[in-house]
Amino acid sequence: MQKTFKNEKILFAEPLFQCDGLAGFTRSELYENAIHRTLRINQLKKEHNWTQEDFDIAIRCLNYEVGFVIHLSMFIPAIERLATDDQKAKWLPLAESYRILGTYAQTELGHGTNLMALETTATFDPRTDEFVLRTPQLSSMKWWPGSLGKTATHAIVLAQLIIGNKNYGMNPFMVQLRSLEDHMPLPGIIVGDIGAKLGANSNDNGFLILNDVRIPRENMLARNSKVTKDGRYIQTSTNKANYATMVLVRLSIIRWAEDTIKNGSLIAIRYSAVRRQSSLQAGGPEMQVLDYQTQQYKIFPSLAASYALFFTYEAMMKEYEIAYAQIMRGNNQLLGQIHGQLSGLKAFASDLVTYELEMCRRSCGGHGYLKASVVGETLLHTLPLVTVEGDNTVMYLQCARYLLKQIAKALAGQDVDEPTSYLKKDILSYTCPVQKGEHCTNPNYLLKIYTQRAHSAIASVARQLQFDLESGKDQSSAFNNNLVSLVQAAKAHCQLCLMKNFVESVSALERTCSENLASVLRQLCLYFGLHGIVTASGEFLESEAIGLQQLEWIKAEELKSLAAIRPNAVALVDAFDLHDQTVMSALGRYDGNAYQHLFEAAKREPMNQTQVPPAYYKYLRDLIKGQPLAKL
Ligand SMILES: CCCCCCCCCCCCCCCCC/C=C/C(=O)SCCNC(=O)CCNC(=O)[C@H](O)C(C)(C)COP(=O)(O)OP(=O)(O)OC[C@H]1O[C@@H](n2cnc3c(N)ncnc32)[C@H](O)[C@@H]1OP(=O)(O)O
Ligand SMILES: Cc1cc2nc3c(=O)[nH]c(=O)nc-3n(C[C@H](O)[C@H](O)[C@H](O)COP(=O)(O)OP(=O)(O)OC[C@H]3O[C@@H](n4cnc5c(N)ncnc54)[C@H](O)[C@@H]3O)c2cc1C
Repeated sequence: MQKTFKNEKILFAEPLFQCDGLAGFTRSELYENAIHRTLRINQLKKEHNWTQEDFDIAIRCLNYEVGFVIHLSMFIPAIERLATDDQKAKWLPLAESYRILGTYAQTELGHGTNLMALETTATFDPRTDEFVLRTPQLSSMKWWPGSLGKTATHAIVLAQLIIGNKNYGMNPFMVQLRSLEDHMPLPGIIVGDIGAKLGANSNDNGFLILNDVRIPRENMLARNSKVTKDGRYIQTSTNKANYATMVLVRLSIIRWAEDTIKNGSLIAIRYSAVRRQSSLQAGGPEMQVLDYQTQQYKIFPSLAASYALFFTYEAMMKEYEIAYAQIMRGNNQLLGQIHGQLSGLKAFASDLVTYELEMCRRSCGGHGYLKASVVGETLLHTLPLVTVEGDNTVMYLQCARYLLKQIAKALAGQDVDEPTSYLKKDILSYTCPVQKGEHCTNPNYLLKIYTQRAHSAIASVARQLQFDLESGKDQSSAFNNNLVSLVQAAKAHCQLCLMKNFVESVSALERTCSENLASVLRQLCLYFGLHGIVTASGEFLESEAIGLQQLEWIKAEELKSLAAIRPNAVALVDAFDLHDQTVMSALGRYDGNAYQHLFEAAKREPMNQTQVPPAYYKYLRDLIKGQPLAKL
């Protein structure tokens, strides 16, 4: 799955990267440890001539529990995408050498989704050839940007550009926040950490108030638009190009989701293989809980999702690279496609893994509630993915907006983008491919069912919107009247994308891998397809892609698939080739000694470092001895 990290031994030989000790760290300790880790990985990269990919894999091996994530994943990419060549020449070397530490400051206390309503302003002052940056009111302050709280010396601030009395919309500005001498905030800058979060507490997400902070005109990142000395606004590319960084991070989030669900399914399956509990025959030996059909039903979806997301990330990375290369040459033709695809898939991937991670956690029984199992921690660390880089509902709606445009083109006989080419088909020409039970064992037949369901969902909401408009509703009321169906259509398209990538990737692999491996992957792909239909059976029935007879066959085949996957389940998670230090879980160690590792973790619990707790002397002793308690 993930390229085996040939430098794993080097990385995990150092205590700094051994994860057992993180439990019990304070926020400040987590924060410092994360910074220390990234800088040490940088040193290892130099010492061992690692590539940038090695550096990236090292961070993934540590489950992104490192510092400077926004600096690396947003600040630097934003300079690469939004700055002119001269600005890149100035800022990139400083950022890449950590001489400046950056954040991407877009979200405000009052607005995160609605970028048009961001309140931070950058007003051009022609007298001094500067921009004056201001967060005019409480709700305007930047709120959430990673590393902003205590680390960033610079921020790419997204602000409304004001020239004279005209607003030219959101534009990016490089703003120095802190002195490079003593790290103190510069005049006009009020900055700090927004406080503890449910997870990811090594990250200092921060707030930023800008009180008439002046920056030179050349600090506006001007690849897509600029302001001349005499105050003229010149747009050299679509404003949407200023959104490019978010598109890249949405792609990275699909991989983040893949990484976390691999961890979760590995822990749940390895633990379920060693956990014996109850028996089916009275007096018989206790069973591996992995042999219970219900346990398989709970955790095999996360196994299938791990592979589905791996194949989808690989496919989308190729799609993104083609689009990005064109966009950087000034050709925005694929911008709408890549935005629509990645908005929807980021939402679908993060929704899928947060749901399946909780199922993995529940499948571990009581021990799933221990931090030492790590599944719960992984879930807490993954939860933000349904919000960051665009709240999932909003992202689905962006995807749906793209799909509506595509189906309108299809119905007008115009060309459509490759990912929506199925919309060119006549919706009435579909015939159910599953005419007998065995057809349900063919992923290609299932793919046709997914295609019809997605096409039907998109066509149905497009018709309903048209009907609402023709019956006199205005555009926004018609839209708001159909938001749920629009989200449903986007999800149907995304689930089709995952299934299509899975089927196509397995058929490509079949040409080169052993038949044994091919049959295991085919089985998993089939299961992924069957399970997806069963869990959304209402929508598939509604689309008439299947009837009740087909659903009955599919449900039966899904349960058969569980038994077929069982013999290979442990091997399929071992194939992730994840180091114990990456998985970190006492329940998911390669050696299977879950109870021993749980007990070792308990012994490391700080409370166990003394036999008698301090509370004994304060409260318990007198209580136990029947002494009257002093006034508390
Ligand atoms: C190599 C070394 C690396 C080292 C490893 C480092 C660590 C490992 C990597 C980890 C990777 C993951 C990191 C994750 C960290 C995340 C931290 C969080 C960051 C953030 O959250 S940043 C802030 C994110 N905020 C948002 O996403 C805001 C969401 N809102 C919007 O995007 C917009 O408001 C909107 C899309 C909802 C609405 O846009 P708008 O107001 O403009 O109105 P429209 O809907 O009408 O859109 C107008 C047209 O613009 C197009 N559009 C919109 N967005 C985009 C886009 N992003 N790209 C392209 N085009 C876009 C619409 O389609 C419309 O076009 P049309 O043609 O007019 O239809
Ligand atoms: C851990 C973390 C790290 C972050 N890091 C950064 C960062 O580095 N830089 C940065 O700039 N930001 C960052 N953010 C902020 C993040 O980008 C925003 O939280 C996100 O874009 C969602 O916006 P919001 O918080 O305003 O939610 P809102 O948009 O207020 O969402 C609230 C509810 O309203 C709904 N809603 C909103 N608009 C619509 C609509 N048009 N149609 C239907 N429903 C709607 C949403 O679906 C949601 O249910 C971070 C957030 C988190 C949690």
